[in-house]
Amino acid sequence: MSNKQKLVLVGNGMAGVNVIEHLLKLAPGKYDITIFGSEPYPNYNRILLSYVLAGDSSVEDIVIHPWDWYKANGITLYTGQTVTAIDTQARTVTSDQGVTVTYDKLILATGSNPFMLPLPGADKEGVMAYRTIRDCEMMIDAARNYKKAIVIGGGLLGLEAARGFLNLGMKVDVVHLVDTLMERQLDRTASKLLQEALEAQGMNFLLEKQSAEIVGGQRVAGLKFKDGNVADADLVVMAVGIRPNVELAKSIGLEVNPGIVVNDYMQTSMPDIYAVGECAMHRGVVYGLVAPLYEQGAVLAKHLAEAETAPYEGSIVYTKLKVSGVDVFSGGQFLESEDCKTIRVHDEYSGVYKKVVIRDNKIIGAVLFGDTSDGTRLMQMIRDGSDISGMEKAAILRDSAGEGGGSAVAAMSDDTIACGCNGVSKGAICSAIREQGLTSVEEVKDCTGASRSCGGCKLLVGDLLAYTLGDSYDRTAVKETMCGCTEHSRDEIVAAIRGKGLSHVREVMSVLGWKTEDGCSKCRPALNYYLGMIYPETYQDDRTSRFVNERMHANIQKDGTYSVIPRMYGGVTSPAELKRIAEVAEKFNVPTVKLTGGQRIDLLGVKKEDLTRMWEELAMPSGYAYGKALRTVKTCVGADYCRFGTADSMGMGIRLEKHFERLNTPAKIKMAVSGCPRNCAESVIKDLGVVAIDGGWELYAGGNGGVRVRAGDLLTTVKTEDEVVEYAEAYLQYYRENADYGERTSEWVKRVGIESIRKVVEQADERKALCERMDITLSVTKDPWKEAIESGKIQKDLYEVVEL
Ligand SMILES: Cc1cc2nc3c(=O)[nH]c(=O)nc-3n(C[C@H](O)[C@H](O)[C@H](O)COP(=O)(O)OP(=O)(O)OC[C@H]3O[C@@H](n4cnc5c(N)ncnc54)[C@H](O)[C@@H]3O)c2cc1C
Ligand SMILES: NC(=O)c1ccc[n+]([C@@H]2O[C@H](COP(=O)([O-])OP(=O)(O)OC[C@H]3O[C@@H](n4cnc5c(N)ncnc54)[C@H](O)[C@@H]3O)[C@@H](O)[C@H]2O)c1
Ligand code: SF4
Ligand code: FES
Repeated sequence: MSNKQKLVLVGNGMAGVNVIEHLLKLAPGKYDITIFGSEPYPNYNRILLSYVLAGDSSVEDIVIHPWDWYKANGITLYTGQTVTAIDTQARTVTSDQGVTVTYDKLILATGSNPFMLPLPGADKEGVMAYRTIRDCEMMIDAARNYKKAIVIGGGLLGLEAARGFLNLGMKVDVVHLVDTLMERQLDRTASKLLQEALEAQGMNFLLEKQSAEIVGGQRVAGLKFKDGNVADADLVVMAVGIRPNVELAKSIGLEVNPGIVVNDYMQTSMPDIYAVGECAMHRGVVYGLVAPLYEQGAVLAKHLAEAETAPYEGSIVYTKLKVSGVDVFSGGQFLESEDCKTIRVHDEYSGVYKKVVIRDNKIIGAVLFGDTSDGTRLMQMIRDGSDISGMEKAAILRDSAGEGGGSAVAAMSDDTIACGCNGVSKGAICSAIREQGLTSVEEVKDCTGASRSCGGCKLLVGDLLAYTLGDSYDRTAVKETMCGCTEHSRDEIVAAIRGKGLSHVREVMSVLGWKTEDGCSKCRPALNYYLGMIYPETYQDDRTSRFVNERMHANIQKDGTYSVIPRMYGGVTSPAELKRIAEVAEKFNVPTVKLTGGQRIDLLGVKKEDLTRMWEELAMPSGYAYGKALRTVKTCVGADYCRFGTADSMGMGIRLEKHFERLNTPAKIKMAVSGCPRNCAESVIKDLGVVAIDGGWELYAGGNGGVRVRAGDLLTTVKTEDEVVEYAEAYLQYYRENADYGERTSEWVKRVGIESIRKVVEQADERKALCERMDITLSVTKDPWKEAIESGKIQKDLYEVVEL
């Protein structure tokens, strides 16, 4: 007979089996291990159910430990068996199928039960929770026969379920109690941005709705609300939170409140009985995410192995929503209170919102929307309690348009946690890559566990591979798709549009087998741009695929009003124009008139219904201050007035702005022209900067003056003003044809290298061909303000206020 101690684990889920995995490494052979699991599967990754539902993974793909793993490690496994009794005197557990096993140590890892609203009719067919493989399979099955689902609960789980239903071709309403989604993770601004992005993907939200009754016959037919309205549904999924599964613990008198109360070593109120995972309550907190559960597991495994261990002292958690095309991050204490300060950045053009909450010079929480690349670093700062006094705002929140992954990972300290779910640090990943000769994300996952759970850190692991291996890492081996709606990369899509002659957004989606019916906020605007770029003369712009500012041709402001910036070529105006602007500002009670950094006049606080009349009275063209297009050409006074000027910078700037106005580009374009190398117009931090030198002009490409400053690279030197226009055309057209939608020139030039761009634009034939294509594009542009003034339909559809 074996003299090993007997360890019994109740619950074959993520937290419990993680303890066993650690234990097998720390003290192989110390215990005879028996595991009971109610579900009829080996240990699987519950997190990835969202990807199974969305059609991105199969059930086989999400198994963490297959059947052979138990066998190979001498573990006795009882699946499909629920432990229903524990005899603490005899030290035995007994399952619902009559299997009794003795234990020396017992771990309860029974997880949670989904909370089911006790509504009349909740027992009807088609009303369910979303927690297990079985639930997931039932949902996939239902989608084959039914068309309309309702998800109750606009939290993480509900939104991931709703995304899954859209992928399965169902219509979906998300019913939510309050008026902001994910209110436990997001502030109001982020929540509203999320709602907008998900609506663009096709989700319908019924907010501030209290469910009252499930209606129908044997099967659900709809959901009735307390206000009396009914929404139709063939399927209702409740995703309104979870409750620790503590029935078994209660039955033996363990302290429960509401989870099984544990100390810093996961010991319960009874000797030799431990609890870990979602069923446990530590220092008053019950966690519902894997990262803290794994931290608990690591401590418990060491304790059981009798290895030295620090106590588990609680976790600071963060979450990411796993819905493709929407990047959302929330960590720590994300809501501000009176004793806190906040830094906020809200770039409406690129749909990026970032907020950092600070108390006593320490970051205590963050919310990121649209660009979550700062998440890992901010979480580390929260965990470390880093003192940020004296730090520039730009060093705390980095610009998404700034340096790519390389420098960001270089700046991370070795102990920064790169994979939050599995607690794997940058240092551990880099050492494993070097020491074990790892060359792919998959190998890093197998060796270190990083990226094994939610997969949110895969890109970062890729960056760490590139950083450690340098040029020998083949990033292209991992194909980057345009977004989760498609298997195809940007280049494949553009090639297919050209090759197959696809001519509108829906056709691209249908021919290329889009996974979603309506696409998402990432792919729709991108497809609209690519189609317009490829077929400038024939493509009908799909207004619905544009972001709100571009649809409205004005910038929407924080308070829902708009800002109006008329074009002022080269930043040059006249007394008559100034008078007209002043009169219009007075007439429409414009509360704020402001000079912009691009040498323009901004009329702020304009009401939607006044926009078209204001444009008409201004009688100036749209300044495109809202679009992915040429914004401004800034100029210095130049040779006409300046003692140092060697060329007519104002004239050159006006000519460039008139030439390229209304040009659609992958991202906004700013230009500047300086009359001598003193560079008063700040030309080198523009997308295209022109600087007069003795006998000619220098052209700089890829500059950026945003949060992450980048000096442009010298593209070429030319002699005449005509050549400036010619080279600018070639460079911009090459950028239009080759950059990803949304990619600023600063990122693109850095990615492809100035030499490769220079090689193309300096080659006469190529330059000529690019200029010809650019000229065709420029010949068909229209002023959107003028169009709106002349079209009653546009005015009615876009600018009329409908009284409800
Ligand atoms: C769809 C979905 C997506 C998620 N996405 C994320 C995410 O992106 N990031 C994240 O951090 N977290 C996510 N979570 C939460 C995460 O999956 C859980 O926090 C984690 O699985 C909890 O692990 P656990 O072991 O405590 O519980 P579980 O994984 O639920 O395991 C408990 C197991 O014990 C079994 N059991 C219970 N009682 C008994 C008994 N008496 N006898 C035998 N067996 C029993 C249960 O059947 C279950 O299999 C997600 C959850 C879901 C449902
Ligand atoms: N990406 C992720 O990290 C991820 C994904 C899925 C699930 N999870 C985890 O799984 C668990 C379950 O997720 P969840 O979203 O169900 O829990 P949750 O508690 O985070 O969210 C439930 C949501 O339902 C809403 N709600 C409550 N009662 C309602 C009602 N009567 N009508 C409408 N709305 C109602 C709440 O306002 C809340 O926003 C959580 O622990 C969650 O963290 C995490
Ligand atoms: S850049 Fe040269 S020309 Fe232009 S204002 Fe400055 S000093 Fe004068
Ligand atoms: S952060 Fe979730 S797997 Fe790495």
